[in-house]
Amino acid sequence: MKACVLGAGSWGTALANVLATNGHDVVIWGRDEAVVNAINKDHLNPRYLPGGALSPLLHATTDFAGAIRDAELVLFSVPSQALPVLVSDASALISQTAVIVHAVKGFTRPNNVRISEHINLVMPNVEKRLAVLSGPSHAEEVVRGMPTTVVIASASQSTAETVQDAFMNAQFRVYTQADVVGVELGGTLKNIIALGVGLTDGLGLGDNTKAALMTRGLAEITRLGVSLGASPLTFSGLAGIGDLIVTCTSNHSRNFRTGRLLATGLALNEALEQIGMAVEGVSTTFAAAELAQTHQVDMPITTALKCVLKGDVTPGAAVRELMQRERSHEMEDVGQRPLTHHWRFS
Ligand SMILES: NC(=O)C1=CN([C@@H]2O[C@H](COP(=O)(O)OP(=O)(O)OC[C@H]3O[C@@H](n4cnc5c(N)ncnc54)[C@H](O)[C@@H]3O)[C@@H](O)[C@H]2O)C=CC1
Ligand SMILES: O=C(CO)COP(=O)(O)O
Repeated sequence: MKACVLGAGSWGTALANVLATNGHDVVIWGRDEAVVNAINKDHLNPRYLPGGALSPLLHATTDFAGAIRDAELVLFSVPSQALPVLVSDASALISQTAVIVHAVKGFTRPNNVRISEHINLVMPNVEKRLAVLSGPSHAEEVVRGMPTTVVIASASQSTAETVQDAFMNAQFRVYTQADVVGVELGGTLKNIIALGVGLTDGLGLGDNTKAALMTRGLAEITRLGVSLGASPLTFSGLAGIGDLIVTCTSNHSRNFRTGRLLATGLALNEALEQIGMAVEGVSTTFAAAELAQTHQVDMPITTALKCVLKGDVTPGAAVRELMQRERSHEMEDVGQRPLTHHWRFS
């Protein structure tokens, strides 16, 4: 298969490398000539994936149109803020029969639209050729061939299976799913919680606090997801709890590390500069807080984090406030499903 990967950062490079390892004819497009040259000459991407050896078959270019021409599979893998311009520029160049995949974990701003929703708006009639790739997968481990599982969601089973076949190998196991909304939102919203867990870690709070944030975080991102049309079950899968675990517990996570830096007293812009890569959780926190307000969904952790990111409250004060909220029943509102008699107090 002739494949084109748009975005030569950590995730684009790792995914392009999976495709090249599987024997596909892959070109990765990047805007940075130094990165492109390093991939072609040294089979490395030291700026984004230091030490990760790449397939010598992986070819990189700065020629945007040339990369997309004749590609049977086009993968978007840039930060969400960069996505809209890229989709507009690529839309007229992508073949009418190409499968389109995106691996972006964020919303477009300021309108808070899911990425596949945005692609469908710009490129009408692509829904059946469009798939989302998500799941617990740090690029640093994928490029080293560490066993990893991801999920591909599409409105079309045949598209999902085509993408599954393209990426699947002995180290990279790919599941299919039909819940595009849930898979997209699971991967996007977990970044909020990872920022929060990083903050509490940086404050020196313990494992109990982490578990509390992850569990109650999952409850509130499920609530928002369900209100936006996702299946609650998806949040128990790879794109939900799976990605939440890997992002909240790993030093690879840029979101987790940003939270930790904020806890040391660094300003947000200083923390982001130090990370030097995509930290989607920041804009996602603001997007989710706005969506929660529009859809009347209770998201206390997201709201607290938004206040911390704006500098309105300290991380310590936010934790204290969360702990002293009005008492509630644990299961009352998970996924907005009515409680059955088994779960209700009699
Ligand atoms: N790194 C990872 O392990 C994973 C990342 N993701 C998601 O993948 C998406 C991309 O993130 P990463 O590759 O990790 O980010 P990154 O920070 O490692 O790389 C970003 C890449 O996008 C390029 N870029 C930025 N702005 C651009 C623009 N305006 N036009 C063209 N190119 C531009 C940069 O030059 C760089 O090549 C994000 O939504 C992230 O959440 C998803 C799963 C795993
Ligand atoms: O989504 C990821 C892992 O699945 C990567 O998370 P970070 O963007 O926080 O590094």
